[in-house]
Amino acid sequence: MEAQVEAEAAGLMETGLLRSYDLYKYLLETSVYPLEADSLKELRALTSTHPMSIMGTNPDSGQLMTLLLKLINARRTIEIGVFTGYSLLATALAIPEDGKITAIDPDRSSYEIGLPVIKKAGVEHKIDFIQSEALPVLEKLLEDHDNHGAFDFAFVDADKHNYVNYHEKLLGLVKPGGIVIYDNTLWGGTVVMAESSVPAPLMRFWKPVTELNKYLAADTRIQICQIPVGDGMTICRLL
Ligand SMILES: C[S@@+](CC[C@H](N)C(=O)[O-])C[C@H]1O[C@@H](n2cnc3c(N)ncnc32)[C@H](O)[C@@H]1O
Ligand SMILES: O=c1cc(-c2ccc(O)cc2)oc2c(O)c(O)ccc12
Repeated sequence: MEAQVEAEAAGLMETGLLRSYDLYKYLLETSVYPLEADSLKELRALTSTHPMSIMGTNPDSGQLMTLLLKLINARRTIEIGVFTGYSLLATALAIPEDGKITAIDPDRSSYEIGLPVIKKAGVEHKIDFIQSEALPVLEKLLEDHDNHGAFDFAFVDADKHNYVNYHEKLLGLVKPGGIVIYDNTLWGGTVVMAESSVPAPLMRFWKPVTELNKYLAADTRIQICQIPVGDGMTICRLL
């Protein structure tokens, strides 16, 4: 029974949030895979055998990130939650040669799986990987006044119970007009479920995600749009 619940939960996370898997497949095959950089395809293939491959950013989410990064001409960015580096590589490919990403994750071993692909793509020089929990790094960055409003973009895809804490720090680091994206804000579709119906494997972040959604919607310092791409992404534009 437990295995069945886990399989259902995995299903919720894997098929995207569209009406059918065929529709998601159509979207990927028509508009995403044909345009995805070879290095991103390679990194996705490399990650697919990882026991936690489900954590990797979906290619459609990566494509949206690329579009937004290009739209705002992002140069300095923050990435919280690197894993094997799909969203990191998508960001590195989208920003200019002299752009810089501060990428934070306590797990360096997963980053090292993707690193050869990042090096081969010729974008490693844009990445400052910091092996750490994100909160102390953000606090340290804020101690230097030069970092206030110095970043154009941030992507948050890590421990969901800290998203509100990250939000408060990122509001000091990202400039007005800059963008912060929170991933997994629909958390496998469970945000509409009663607590008692949430599959056990998704229970861990159900409360923090539903609370984050209310927090962001009530925050007058940002303009938001929550979209059903990937596992749900909330795009925040700083006012
Ligand atoms: C969903 S994965 C990130 C996926 C990644 N964005 C990608 O495109 O593949 C979540 C990552 O958050 C990291 N993480 C967990 N707690 C963290 C924390 N306190 N600060 C920063 N990263 C954290 C995990 O080690 C894991 O690599
Ligand atoms: O299944 C997961 C798990 C996570 C996760 C677990 C523990 C952490 O400290 C951070 C993240 O994140 C996920 C994720 O971002 C995703 O898109 C799908 C699945 C999972």
